[in-house]
Amino acid sequence: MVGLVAAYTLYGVFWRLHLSPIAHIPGPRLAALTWWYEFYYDIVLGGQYVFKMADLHKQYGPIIRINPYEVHINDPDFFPHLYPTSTRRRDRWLFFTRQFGAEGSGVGTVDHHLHKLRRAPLNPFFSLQSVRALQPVLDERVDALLARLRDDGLHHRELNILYPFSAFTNDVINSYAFARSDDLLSDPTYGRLVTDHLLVGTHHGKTIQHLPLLLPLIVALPARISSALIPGWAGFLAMKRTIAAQIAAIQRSPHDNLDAAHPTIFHALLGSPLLPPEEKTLRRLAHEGQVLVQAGTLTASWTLAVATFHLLDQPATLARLRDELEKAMPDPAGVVPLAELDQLPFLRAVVKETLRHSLGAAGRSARVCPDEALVFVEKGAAGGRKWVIPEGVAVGMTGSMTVNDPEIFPEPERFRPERWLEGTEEERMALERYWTVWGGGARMCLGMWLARAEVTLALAKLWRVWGGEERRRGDVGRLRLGEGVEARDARMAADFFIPIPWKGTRGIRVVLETF
Ligand code: HEM
Repeated sequence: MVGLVAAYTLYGVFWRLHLSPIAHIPGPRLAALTWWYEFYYDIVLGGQYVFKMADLHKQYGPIIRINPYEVHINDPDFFPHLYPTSTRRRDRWLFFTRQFGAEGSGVGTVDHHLHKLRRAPLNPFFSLQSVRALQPVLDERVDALLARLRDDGLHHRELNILYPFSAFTNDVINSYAFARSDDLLSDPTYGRLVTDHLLVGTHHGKTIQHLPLLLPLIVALPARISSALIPGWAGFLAMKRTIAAQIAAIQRSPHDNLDAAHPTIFHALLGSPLLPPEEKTLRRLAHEGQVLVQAGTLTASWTLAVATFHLLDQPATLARLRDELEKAMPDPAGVVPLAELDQLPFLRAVVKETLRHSLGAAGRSARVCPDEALVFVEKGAAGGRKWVIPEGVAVGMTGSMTVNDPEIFPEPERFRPERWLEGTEEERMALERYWTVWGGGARMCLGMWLARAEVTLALAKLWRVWGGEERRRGDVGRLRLGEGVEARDARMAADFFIPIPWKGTRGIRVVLETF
């Protein structure tokens, strides 16, 4: 028996190092041999493999093998080949999707065709046109946010600004998905626990990814025990239950008699002729709901917090933005259509530069091409070396590496919205092409237009009436960074699917002072 196990193990070692279809791809032998290499960086050190991979690329070149079964490419020009906009088949990889613990959701779906089926009825809700039509809902929530900030400013309160922004984005996505929200903007803590519970969920993603038996085990335990074992788990479970209950309530309501000011996602999914009955089960839709709430809350709020940091840290940049807003919004209380705000050059540049810094997904996103081999041609001194990646192999790229590439974005660590306005038209278009923060192809961010609208509208309305160091006529108050807040509080230091700042951070704290 022992002999058999030893022989099997030896064969496994030999297979991974010499017979595997990606045995020819460079990289550390240990990573090719065992999952524990990645496990060490991502689980033991906490979301650090993405940084280690950047180092490995410096050592081994633009194509590397990062674990026994996966290849990673760091060449921005390969992006459209891996994530084509055409109908070419690209599956996700089970190892990647496991982290969501939501295999019924679009993002958790491996198969290309099933994903297409699941995403099709969602697409119309997130188109540019639909999002612009949603402006009254967004305007109402931004106004509620500003009213709350004004109240808090009366007491010169210091706030971790992520929470007010998360309350805003959570209210919006809930209202869009379920035609109701918890009105976190009215909660004294801005629904702090809701954001914290969502963060707990994403922090467990990597562990679930590496230890797939863990999640079913935890779910099988009585909630009392699992909640005692895992900090924050009780809240995360409660959030999942609430989402499922909301969908169940919609299931019970007649689809043709909606008492909603705008059509909602789950009413439409349940009524969709595109989806067969097995796609409308409560379990599947609850997974979709969980992902929408998580993605819809934590991403855009982090982006808004990062923008706040940089604008307060760079008064000249803030002044230039406020000059533009003052002209475009002569009446601060008036409604300016999103289509107009989107055309303001400096505001656009601030939004793009912020997203380049804030990102939405921190790590790699693998694709499997089951019916075609990928060919990657290496540039540079080695000149034209061709690498063939056989069909069925997982291959990933990482958006954060592209938007931090100094050849494309010089001094990438600097917050410089001006970079989006400089140079020739061709150079500006190149920057756009490499602005890979939304992913690409059929799995590109579903919420891109919603997130852009939320960020654009909130920044415009906030900075039209709140100042930093400089006070203008009509300002309602001033913001300043809290004691000790520094650049690393607004910078990704770990990949837990979403970017997470350094461990010791106390958040992007801001002191509000209402006049
Ligand atoms: C700052 C804002 C955001 C950024 C930068 C961002 C970024 C991304 C990226 C890079 C992906 C692709 C991941 C991959 O290829 O594996 C993605 C997927 C996704 N995002 Fe976003 N996101 C943002 C906001 C939102 C919002 C507000 C929603 C709300 C609905 C959302 C919903 C989704 C969904 C559902 C997917 C999965 C799409 C699919 O697989 O079909 N995102 N996002």
